[in-house]
Amino acid sequence: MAEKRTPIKVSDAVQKVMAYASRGQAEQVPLENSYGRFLAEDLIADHDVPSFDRSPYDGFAVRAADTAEITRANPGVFEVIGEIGAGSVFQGRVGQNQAVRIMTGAQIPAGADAVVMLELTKELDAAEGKRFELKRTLKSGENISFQGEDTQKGTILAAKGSFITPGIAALLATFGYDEVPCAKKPVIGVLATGSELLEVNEPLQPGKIRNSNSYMILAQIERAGGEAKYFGKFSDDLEQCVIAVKDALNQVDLLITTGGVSVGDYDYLPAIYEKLGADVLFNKIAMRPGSVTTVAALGQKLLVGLSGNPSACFVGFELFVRPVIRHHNFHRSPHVRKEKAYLGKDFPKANPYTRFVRAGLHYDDGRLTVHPSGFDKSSAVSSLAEANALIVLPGGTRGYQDGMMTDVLLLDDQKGSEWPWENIVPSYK
Ligand SMILES: Nc1nc2c(c(=O)[nH]1)N[C@H]1C(S)=C(S)[C@@H](COP(=O)(O)OP(=O)(O)OC[C@H]3O[C@@H](n4cnc5c(N)ncnc54)[C@H](O)[C@@H]3O)O[C@H]1N2
Ligand code: MOO
Ligand SMILES: [Mg+2]
Repeated sequence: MAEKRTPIKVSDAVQKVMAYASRGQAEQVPLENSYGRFLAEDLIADHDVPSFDRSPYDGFAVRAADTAEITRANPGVFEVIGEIGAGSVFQGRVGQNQAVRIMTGAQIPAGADAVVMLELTKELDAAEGKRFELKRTLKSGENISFQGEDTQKGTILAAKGSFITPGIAALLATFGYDEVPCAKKPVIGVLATGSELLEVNEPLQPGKIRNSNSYMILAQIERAGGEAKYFGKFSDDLEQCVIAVKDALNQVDLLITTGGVSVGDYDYLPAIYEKLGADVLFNKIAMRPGSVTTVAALGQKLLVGLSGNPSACFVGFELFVRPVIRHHNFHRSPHVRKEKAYLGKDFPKANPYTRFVRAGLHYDDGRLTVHPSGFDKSSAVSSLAEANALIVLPGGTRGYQDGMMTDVLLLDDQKGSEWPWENIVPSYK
């Protein structure tokens, strides 16, 4: 008789896995390659930005006091004593009724405390030197970008573990990081099992299918921030699989297998764990799909046995592998981000297990709404194309209706959740 397995709660399963998660190391990455990596140190401003008072306009730098008596009828006249563009510094000092012609981004010259835009001045006859007329007053500090107004020295601008966005790349450049301390990506191996699997370039044959899970997982690893290493597909042959898993395990930080974790005659993963002497942390979870997801540990290394069923495989990765990768990359909230959204469709069928429905998250006239993204079986592959979220429907005796608010896990997200598994509430209106 087939082994009877006892399901554990999703939160307990995640906790067991995270007990083995470790932090990685830092490596220097050229700034131009750092997008999408994770910071291995806090990014701290080591100088003010801007680091000097500067002009936000093309205009003239003057002393505001010299404009105090100006009226429309009684314009002021200023003598232009120099000209500077961004990058140049005026060496003299602006005196009474004097001005320096200044371009956007140039440092405010000594003596000046205001800038007037070119358009508000009228150049006078050049015969008696460079002069212009001004018909309005200026306040001290008017049109000056002050030192430190953007950010002040000592400010933490991005925390260790932050995903490097284009904005963070700009800050890294601002503070002189031509090389960026990034988390070294964990190497995550992928190995598929199943005698039914064809290579992607093979024509279909009776009873066979193409191996889609491997390529899905390789992409999920990249999205989560890991370095994917593919070991190929193996037929359901116990001895060969044991050798392949052992060999792969030596080359990676964590090994994912797909297929062969259930109770079938050719589901060899349980036997493989036994032969390797690995500790099985769990082999049944109260969730759907992915109930057969099995995780074992050999020493400190994790072997994650994802289901062969594509949707189950997909969900298992996001719940159990993503946080290990992100934790390794110093992320402070490594789990899938949990938010709330409105259900866009009835889900009348009750299920005793928590369901993770592959879904598309959309703005429906300003309302964040989730729609199941298609065929909702563990074996489904088509519904994964549009799935940028998972609707969390807690197990119970009733179904769910269109318009209810539900918990939803966001997949195309870098912010994450510290621990999304508290307060998963049955949906409510
Ligand atoms: N008697 C029972 N049968 C099953 C149970 C159970 O509890 N008792 N659980 C079911 C559930 S739930 C799932 S999920 C599947 C899990 O199956 P395995 O993880 O053992 O995976 P396989 O048997 O190898 O394959 C299942 C299914 O997936 C297809 N597959 C496998 N690998 C790939 C791949 N790389 N790319 C695409 N598709 C793949 C495979 O052809 C099968 O159709 O077990 C249920 N059975
Ligand atoms: O492990 Mo299965 O995915 O619950 O259908
Ligand atoms: Mg099976």
